[in-house]
Parts: sequence; structure tokens; C-alpha cells
Amino acid sequence: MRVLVVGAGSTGGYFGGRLAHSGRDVTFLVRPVRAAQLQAGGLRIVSPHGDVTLQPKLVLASDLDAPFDVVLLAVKSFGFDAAVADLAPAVGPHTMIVPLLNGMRHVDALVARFGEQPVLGGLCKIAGDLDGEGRIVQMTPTHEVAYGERDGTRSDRIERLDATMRGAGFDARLSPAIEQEMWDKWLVLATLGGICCLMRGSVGEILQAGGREVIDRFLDEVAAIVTALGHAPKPALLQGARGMLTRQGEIQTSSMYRDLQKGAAVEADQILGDLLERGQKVGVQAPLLHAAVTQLAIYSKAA
Ligand SMILES: NC(=O)C1=CN([C@@H]2O[C@H](COP(=O)(O)OP(=O)(O)OC[C@H]3O[C@@H](n4cnc5c(N)ncnc54)[C@H](OP(=O)(O)O)[C@@H]3O)[C@@H](O)[C@H]2O)C=CC1
Ligand SMILES: CC(C)(CO)C(=O)C(=O)O
Repeated sequence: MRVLVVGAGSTGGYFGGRLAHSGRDVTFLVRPVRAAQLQAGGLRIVSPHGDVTLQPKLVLASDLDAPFDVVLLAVKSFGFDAAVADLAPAVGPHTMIVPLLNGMRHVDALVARFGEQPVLGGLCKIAGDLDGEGRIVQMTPTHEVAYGERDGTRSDRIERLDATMRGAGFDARLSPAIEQEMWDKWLVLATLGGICCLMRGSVGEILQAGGREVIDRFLDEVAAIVTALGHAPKPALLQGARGMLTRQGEIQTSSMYRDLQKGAAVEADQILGDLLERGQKVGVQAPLLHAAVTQLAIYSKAA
């Protein structure tokens, strides 16, 4: 299967790099600056699972002229519209698009652009970042990708995708309920990103500073919204999320918080603003979520 990875950053570079290193046919759609960096130093992964350096196959949007079997979409939400325009020539009648972005808004946008058929569900769990040299640095051992047909069907094509993804040096999983998993991940991530950005610390730091009640209430607000929208998390999922989000000493942060710390653009609209808006439409009040959205809007204006 020919795989086009759109975005050779923290997630696309990591999972695409592992796929390429395992012998899969992977090409990265990149822009000129990243292309030059990768041509000069290779695609470099620094990881608790072992470092990798490889010379990846690269393509610029201007040279993309034929469909791929799989498009793995791994850009930030604020680069999404431009990336979709760039990748469009890679989408043919049999292409599967696997988005790894956080949130849900991109799914509707992909369907609006390409139709229902090519768009699968997808998510990834990893704590990754790019360092000053453009290396992909994995900060914890978790490296998981899940994907599936959005209606849960076990189709021939999803089995082919599964065969390509499995055994490539990360945890790959075909999910029979990927849409719910994406909502579940959004619930956890919106809460984690929201509390870290609002209170400027990791979970452990927030707890140490006396923020337990804020965490609990933030999670309750987000859970109330996703439940009102018809995507209620299972009790065990919610319990597990609350456990992680209130664990003393927990060093977990989110990619959005790491971006905030660097003074970079944040995916506030996609991860928090969209959730707040959807909640308002179904009449759920979420003052803490609203505070986080407001605070990041001020940050984004100044950044
Ligand atoms: N980082 C993490 O730990 C996690 C991130 N996520 C989610 O994954 C998604 C991707 O995030 P992440 O990988 O961290 O983002 P990064 O910023 O690290 O990487 C995004 C990459 O996309 C590239 N890009 C943007 N637009 C285009 C385009 N038009 N054509 C080609 N390349 C393009 C950028 O390249 P350029 O250099 O040209 O700007 C950049 O290298 C986000 O939604 C995030 O929330 C999910 C789980 C964990
Ligand atoms: C869930 C988490 C924290 C790790 O995958 C994430 O998605 C992020 O940091 O953006």
C-alpha cells in the first residue's frame, strides 16, 4: 500500500517514520523548509523505543499528481485547510484518509471536501515534540494509533490498512468503535489541555497548588457536553480519566500546553472552542471551559 503522510512533524514524522523504517512504502508531503531540513539531516526520531534516522521519500504539493492508497493526515488544526488543498490530488476513488488530529471538526470538513467514502476515523496517543534541530522527540513510551471505519464495519479495505499499520514498531489497533474512541479522547484531551493551559502546569503541579476541585469540575463540564451531544463516555472511561487527571505527581501535559509554553500557535479552537460552541448549542453551561477558551483567545491574539 502506498502511504502518503501529510505533515512530517511530531506525530506524522513519528508514525510515518516508523512505518517507513519497517519497510512500508511511505512518502511524506512536506513544505519547502521542512523538505530542506529532512534532506540535509534525514528524518530523525529520538525515542525510548530506540532512535531511528532515515532518508524519507518526500514530495512537495506542486509535484503531487497521483492518488495514494492511504493518506495519514497529521497537521495541526490551524494548518488543516491549506493541507487539505495540498493533499487533494492524492485522493482518488480508492484512497483511505486517516486523520490523526485531536478534536472532531476536521472529520466534518474532510467529508464536506471529499465525501463520506474516503474518510476513516483515526487517533493517536503519544507525547511528541520537535526539537530545535527538527528531530522528533518522543517523551514517554506510549505510541499508539487506532483507526477504523466510522460506522464500525470490518471492511476489506480496513483489514488491508490494519495489515499495513501493524508490526511497524508502534501499537496499532483496528477499532470497531473509532468514532466513540475519538470522542473519548477529545474528552480527556480537552480537559487535560484546558486545565494545563488555564492553570499553567502539569497535572501534578496543579494538584500540588490546590487545584483538585477545578480539575474535577472541568472534567464534569466536558463530560456533560459530550453526553448531551450523544457521545457519553462509559463509566470506566470516565473513572480512568479522572484517575489520571487527579494523580499526585502526574507529569502528563498536552501538546497544546507544550505549544503554549513555547509561545507557539495553539489548537484552542479545535480542541476547546468547538466543544464550548457545541455545548452552548445543546444548552450546557461550562464556565471553566469558557474561561480556558477566553484565556487562549487572548494568548492567540498576542502571540
Ligand atoms: N504532538 C503530540 O504529542 C500529539 C499531537 N496530536 C495531534 O496531532 C495533530 C498533529 O500535531 P503534531 O504532529 O504535534 O504537529 P506538528 O506541528 O509537530 O507537526 C505538524 C507538521 O505538519 C506540517 N504541515 C503543516 N501544513 C502542511 C502542509 N500543507 N503540507 C505539508 N506539511 C504541512 C508542518 O510542517 P511545516 O514545518 O512545513 O510547518 C509540521 O511539520 C494535532 O491535531 C495534535 O493535536 C495528537 C496526539 C499527540
Ligand atoms: C492525549 C494526548 C495528551 C497524548 O496523546 C494528546 O493527544 C496530546 O497531547 O495532544
